[in-house]
Amino acid sequence: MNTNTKRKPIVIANWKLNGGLELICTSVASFIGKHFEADIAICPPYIYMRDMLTFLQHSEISIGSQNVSKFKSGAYTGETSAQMLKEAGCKLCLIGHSERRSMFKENNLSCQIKIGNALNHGLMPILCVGENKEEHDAKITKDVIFRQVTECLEGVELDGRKICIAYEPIWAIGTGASATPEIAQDVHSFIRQELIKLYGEETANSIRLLYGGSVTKDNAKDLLAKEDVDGLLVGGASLDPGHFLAICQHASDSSAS
Ligand SMILES: O=C[C@H](O)COP(=O)(O)O
Repeated sequence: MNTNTKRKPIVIANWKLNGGLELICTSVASFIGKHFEADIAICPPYIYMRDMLTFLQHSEISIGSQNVSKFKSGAYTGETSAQMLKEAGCKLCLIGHSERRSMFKENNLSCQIKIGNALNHGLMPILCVGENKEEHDAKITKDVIFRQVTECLEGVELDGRKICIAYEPIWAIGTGASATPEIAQDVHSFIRQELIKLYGEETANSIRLLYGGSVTKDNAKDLLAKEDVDGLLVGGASLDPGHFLAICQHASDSSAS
């Protein structure tokens, strides 16, 4: 149970390069008319955003993007800017997901620029951090997280604007081997302490920390019960609307309890 502050739980679905009209229809049908004591967002592929925004306009579900350009405008083929996402109706954007870091050469500096772009256009950045299996086994998780958090946030002024950080151990993504709630809490608590150094207690305590990596309806409740686990970033399990709905319900219940 999250007892220390009034951080509202947040659950974000990251569809990655998955989905289609059938998933859109079943997801929309599952969520229309539902109320949660938690913020819920879906990050579909760009091509589906507008349709989903239209279908979900009378729901409580927000739409987010899986990425945002570090460029503002110009000759950057294939890019989508923060301003465009905002104009389209997006509320938030994932930044620095490990798949983008490993496959698309993103780094802490590009994340830092993207965070600035997102904040300046009224999008809530969800900064993703996490160590790989070798780093986990070598027990240097906190060194890795420290570097990612401090470099990505260097010079980033929040000025009351919202940001979230998602801890996603790479070894837990898509493997079925979720971090234990204890591991998640330990890393989240470390991130919180670093945020206190960067932004002071009041701001740091208002920043929501999400866990991601093989989240399911069966482990969501125990993860959310930890003090510094304020939300979940869900990949595979979000592709089953009934399953994702159950995870959202756990988050809602964790707020009420
Ligand atoms: O963004 C989501 C994460 O990569 C987690 O994916 P997963 O739930 O399939 O492990």
